[in-house]
Amino acid sequence: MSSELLTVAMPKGRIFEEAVELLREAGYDLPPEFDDSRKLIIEVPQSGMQFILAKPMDVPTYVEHGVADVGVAGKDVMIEEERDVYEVLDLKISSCYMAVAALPTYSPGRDVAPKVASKYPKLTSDYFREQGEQVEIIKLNGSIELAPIVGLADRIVDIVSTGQTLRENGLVEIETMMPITSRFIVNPVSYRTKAAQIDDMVDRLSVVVNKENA
Ligand SMILES: Nc1ncnc2c1ncn2[C@@H]1O[C@H](COP(=O)(O)OP(=O)(O)OP(=O)(O)O)[C@@H](O)[C@H]1O
Ligand SMILES: O=P(O)(O)OC[C@H]1O[C@H](OP(=O)(O)OP(=O)(O)O)[C@H](O)[C@@H]1O
Repeated sequence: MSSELLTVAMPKGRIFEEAVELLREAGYDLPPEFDDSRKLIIEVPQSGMQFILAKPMDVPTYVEHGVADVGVAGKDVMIEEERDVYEVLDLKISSCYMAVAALPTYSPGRDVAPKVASKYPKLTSDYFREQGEQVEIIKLNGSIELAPIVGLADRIVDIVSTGQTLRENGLVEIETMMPITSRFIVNPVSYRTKAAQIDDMVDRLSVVVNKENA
């Protein structure tokens, strides 16, 4: 990666569009490739930046290793990945929450070794340890709501936004765990070596975030 350009790791998928909109509102002139392209690296030399487009769960890894100076990652990913990066700003986009859900017939304490399915094994394990409950965690990579229906697990830990996925699959939320939004994250070394560029970016994004959430 070129060291003169500020490298920004962006999550592909549902956060991407909102993050691009936020950056444009903050005055970054992002080219049309951001709207319709399969490119994984997009340079924006007039802003002194280049963007790398990664899987959402991988963004903190790129930033921790310094191949990206800054990035955008969901709080869910930050908790799960526990990477050595600074979380400097809540961008307040892609808002959702983490919850425990189950079939309406679920009753607590029925099972000696209750199974919980999730895409977030660490977050799930920490949560149940704090609750003093021993559970077996079954790691899945998606379609988590399927697990209780087919009998793979009694409960799930997953993201809820509109609640449509739970509703349409006949599940009910049994505990709300934590709110989730996307965060602006920074590599600790880059924060020193590219302080001016990063501070400027944080300031510009803060103005937009504060205006939109006033
Ligand atoms: N239903 C939702 N509403 C709002 N934000 C969400 C929702 N689901 C996930 N998110 C946020 O978006 C991020 C994940 O985005 P996305 O669903 O596009 O990717 P993914 O499921 O991790 O990747 P993939 O589906 O390609 O494996 C999460 O880290 C979370 O912060
Ligand atoms: O409350 P809702 O608005 O229905 O959103 C919640 C759903 O969105 C996410 O799934 P995603 O679409 O990312 O699918 P996946 O879990 O299979 O990756 C999440 O894992 C839930 O399943």
